[in-house]
Amino acid sequence: MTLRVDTIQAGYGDRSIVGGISFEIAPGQIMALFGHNGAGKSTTLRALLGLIPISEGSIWLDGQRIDGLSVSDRIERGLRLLPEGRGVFPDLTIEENLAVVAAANRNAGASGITPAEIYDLFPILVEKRRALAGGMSGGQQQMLAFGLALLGSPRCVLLEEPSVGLQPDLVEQLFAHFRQICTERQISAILIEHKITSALKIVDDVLILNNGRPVFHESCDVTRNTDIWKYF
Ligand SMILES: Nc1ncnc2c1ncn2[C@@H]1O[C@H](COP(=O)(O)OP(=O)(O)OP(=O)(O)O)[C@@H](O)[C@H]1O
Repeated sequence: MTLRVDTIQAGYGDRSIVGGISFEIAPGQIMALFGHNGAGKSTTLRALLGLIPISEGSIWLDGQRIDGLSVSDRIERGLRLLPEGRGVFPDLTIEENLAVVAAANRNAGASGITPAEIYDLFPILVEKRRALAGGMSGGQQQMLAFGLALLGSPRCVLLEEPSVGLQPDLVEQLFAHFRQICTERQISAILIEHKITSALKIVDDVLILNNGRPVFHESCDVTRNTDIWKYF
């Protein structure tokens, strides 16, 4: 398994927000993390990345326990976050954005997906490579954000509402690109996404949280025949 999460509990200060969360994600598989506002989805991702500590349970990446590691060590081992909003450096050009993150990955000893491959994946970024990222359209910035999250050797990418501000057809196109690269490179992912129908086209499993607790965890095949809306 790429990522194994065993009955974790996490929160802020003394306040526990999520608990009893367990799942496994195999190489190349994508899991959707759904739930109503405040259900604890972002809190779960923060705990996986180490931005907040877990108070119970354990987190394993590629068979190694990582919940005692710093955020930077988890990133070095291949956890990546594509945060809500645009995860780009707005005052740098596209080229500079890719170069800065690629250099940081090289320092961490990573090899793997290069800026040239990101340009192959999103050709519009080549044409605009000398433009400031902050001046590009929302869709183009999101393509760059996907590219930055994929540079180097990601093992598991955590995506927080990547469709925000994008046209529906662009969302499906970006998701299809992402699905393809995950399969080809055996990269795993967790997708928090309010566009449920678009998300269901690319995920393998679905985990739904309610008040910080898992209430549904099934493969996508089962999910398609289940009334998942009752969980929201
Ligand atoms: N930094 C924080 N400090 C204290 N409480 C927080 C913090 N961030 C979130 N919370 C609380 O944790 C709970 C879960 O929030 P979280 O953002 O994880 O939910 P979510 O499912 O991602 O919701 P949304 O879909 O609205 O983003 C909420 O009650 C929220 O108020």
